[in-house]
Amino acid sequence: MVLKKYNINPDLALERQKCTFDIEEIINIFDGGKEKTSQRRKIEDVVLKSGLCHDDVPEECMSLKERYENAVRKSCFFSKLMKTELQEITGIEDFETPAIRRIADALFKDISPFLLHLGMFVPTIIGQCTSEQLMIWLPKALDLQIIGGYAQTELGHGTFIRGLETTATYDADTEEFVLHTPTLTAHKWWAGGLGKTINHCIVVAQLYTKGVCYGTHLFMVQIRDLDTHMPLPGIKVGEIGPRMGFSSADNGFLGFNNFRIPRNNMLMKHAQVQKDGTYVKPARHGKLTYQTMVFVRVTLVNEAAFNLSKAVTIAVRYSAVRRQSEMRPNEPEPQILDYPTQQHKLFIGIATAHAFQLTANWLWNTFKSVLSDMKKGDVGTLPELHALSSCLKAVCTSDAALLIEQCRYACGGHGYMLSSNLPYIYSFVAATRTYEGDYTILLLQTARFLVKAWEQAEAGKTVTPTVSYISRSLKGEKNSWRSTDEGIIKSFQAVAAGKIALCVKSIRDRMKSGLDYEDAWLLTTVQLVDAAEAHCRSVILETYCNEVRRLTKSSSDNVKIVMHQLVTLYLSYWTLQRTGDLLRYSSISEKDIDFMQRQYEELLQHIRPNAVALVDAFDLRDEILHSSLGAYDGRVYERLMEQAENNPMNAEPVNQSFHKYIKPLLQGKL
Ligand SMILES: CC/C=C\C/C=C\C/C=C\C/C=C\C/C=C\CCCC(=O)SCCNC(=O)CCNC(=O)[C@H](O)C(C)(C)COP(=O)(O)OP(=O)(O)OC[C@H]1O[C@@H](n2cnc3c(N)ncnc32)[C@H](O)[C@@H]1OP(=O)(O)O
Ligand SMILES: Cc1cc2nc3c(=O)[nH]c(=O)nc-3n(C[C@H](O)[C@H](O)[C@H](O)COP(=O)(O)OP(=O)(O)OC[C@H]3O[C@@H](n4cnc5c(N)ncnc54)[C@H](O)[C@@H]3O)c2cc1C
Repeated sequence: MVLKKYNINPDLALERQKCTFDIEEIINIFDGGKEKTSQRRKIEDVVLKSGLCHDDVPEECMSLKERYENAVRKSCFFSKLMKTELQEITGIEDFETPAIRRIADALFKDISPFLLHLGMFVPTIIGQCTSEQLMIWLPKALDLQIIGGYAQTELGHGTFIRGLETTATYDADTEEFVLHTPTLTAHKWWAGGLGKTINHCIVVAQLYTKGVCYGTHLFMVQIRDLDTHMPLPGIKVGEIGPRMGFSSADNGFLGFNNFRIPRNNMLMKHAQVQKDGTYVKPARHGKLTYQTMVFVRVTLVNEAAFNLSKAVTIAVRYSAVRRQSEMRPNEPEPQILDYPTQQHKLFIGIATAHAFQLTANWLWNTFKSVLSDMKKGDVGTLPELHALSSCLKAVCTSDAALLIEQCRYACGGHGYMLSSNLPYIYSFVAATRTYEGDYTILLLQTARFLVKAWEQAEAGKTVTPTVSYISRSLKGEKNSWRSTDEGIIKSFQAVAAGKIALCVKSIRDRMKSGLDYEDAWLLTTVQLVDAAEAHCRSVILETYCNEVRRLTKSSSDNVKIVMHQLVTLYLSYWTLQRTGDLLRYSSISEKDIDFMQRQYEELLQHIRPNAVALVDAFDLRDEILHSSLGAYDGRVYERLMEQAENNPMNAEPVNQSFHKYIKPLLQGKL
């Protein structure tokens, strides 16, 4: 759609005059410096000027088939643009560039069918191939001579990877693997792009050689002819059907009938099968084939932050424009943003987007540092990364989904319109809570790490920094509540330590009563999930505070003030959400809670004048927001009417169904 130009809505113009800080300063902080902001804007200019974002009819008014075809068209031209002009600007060839990720949303209101190519296929090649394999597949994948996906999940199993049924049996005579789908439930299911788009695929299958099963391994499989795009003989492939979102991403199913691939198509960086069928197990760590999942979990924290920033931008701008009800008799209707309950719904969204973005950046740096350790042969930091990326992926995607839905509630009936974009943003983020490891499953992985850390600390061993609070707790350090940043973080750590201690105790008590470890663990899993969530909260709170302090060191006083107001709001909000836990595990008193409640309500008032400026500081162009409610000019009603008028349903004054059904019904002739 071409966005019509309107003058700024007067309410929104007034809001912007109230701003107390330099918006550009905050934009630069989140981009990583002035230069990066300027580079991002250049990239956005090129993509927006390319005309690629244009749709003849709104995406939501297209059929599923049309949406898919439109998304493929855009993906192809966008890929070409990335290889030409965008590469010149960025000087980078990669898929990591946050600016590319952001502007991709200007093209796809839903998502690109190529997402998994960049999001998982290329990263798996980079992380799992030998250098010889890398030289064969990486240039082709980066150049889009081959397009790929990641097929792990099956109809019968997603979470439990060890339970996957697809087999890859080595045939030493021909030096090939035979891929086979032995049952209905063994069919690959869900892989993005698999339904219609891709011609190659990373397949996760149980490896058999010399009659022994060595567990799941990764294989590069060509599934379609490069010229005709027909499925190769022995391959059954198709689209799984309509779903809540991801409508343009052609999630697919895949079955193999004794399909043969060369030995070299097993990704052999970590484990190998030699020509004679001898299996060589990974030298350093048994779970290195799970590395792409760790990578995506890390990027999903960024997705949570980015999508929440979009939703809250839409809802705050709308709330500044929307007037409803009256605060006092005969007074003009106020902007709904003036209601403290509305501020309560929205300002936590702004603070959370900051918290998650800074946590995502920190996690990304941690990921890079662990990768560099691993390149030197040291896998010692991997368990902590796995524990961190698991809980942060779980909690950030889950919180973001809840807050995005809250943004929709904050926009009343108009938020329910697809043209608000809130339903799309929600359905995308809701899926992130499930895929790449369901919420509960990932928190249980973190819980394993926490229980182990507890046992190590008990044995007097040093534990990693993110769990050093466990050692303090075991030394008997009592928590004394202080309502400062550090004080609150320490109390949240005391909550996490208290919950981990209770889990350890429950497991031990259950074992004393005769249960084996597995049953004792199973019966404690409700508490274990809770403990892992509490640990994750303390990590987010600490990272957010530390990062704001570090990044605003040389900022103007006004930026420091407003960024810190949001930190305090976040800390107060979570304190009030978790009073039960804090009363149990810290020395917080009722008086302290009253103080925190008052502080929270005062902060809403302090932040109110800067609310619109704070969402402007996410610097999200209208073309990325795709929202009738959230455009920079605030012309909500004009856009809603424009969209209604453009609705294909209104192209004819009388729909044919009137003549076919309604009229005969009215006339008693049906
Ligand atoms: C145009 C666009 C521009 C740019 C795009 C760029 C980015 C895009 C942004 C978006 C993201 C991209 C794509 C998104 C779209 C869709 C993606 C969806 C893809 C998928 O969903 S793929 C399928 C994912 N599936 C899962 O995640 C399954 C979850 N299950 C598991 O991970 C495992 O089964 C398990 C961990 C639950 C259990 O595994 P297990 O049984 O093998 O292991 P154990 O529980 O017995 O544990 C043993 C031991 O191993 C440790 N462990 C487990 N996992 C790991 C790991 N990953 N790393 C390190 N260690 C691990 C575990 O802790 C145990 O250790 P211990 O010491 O013995 O306790
Ligand atoms: C939009 C979308 C895109 C996807 N894209 C891909 C893709 O490209 N490639 C791919 O391979 N996969 C993909 N998936 C699949 C995805 O990774 C899985 O759906 C996900 O990992 C969850 O697994 P599951 O469906 O088996 O859920 P299940 O494991 O069946 O979960 C169902 C419920 O059971 C609970 N549960 C399961 N096991 C346990 C346990 N041990 N303890 C306690 N509770 C348990 C879970 O918490 C959950 O509440 C995609 C999924 C979606 C929704």
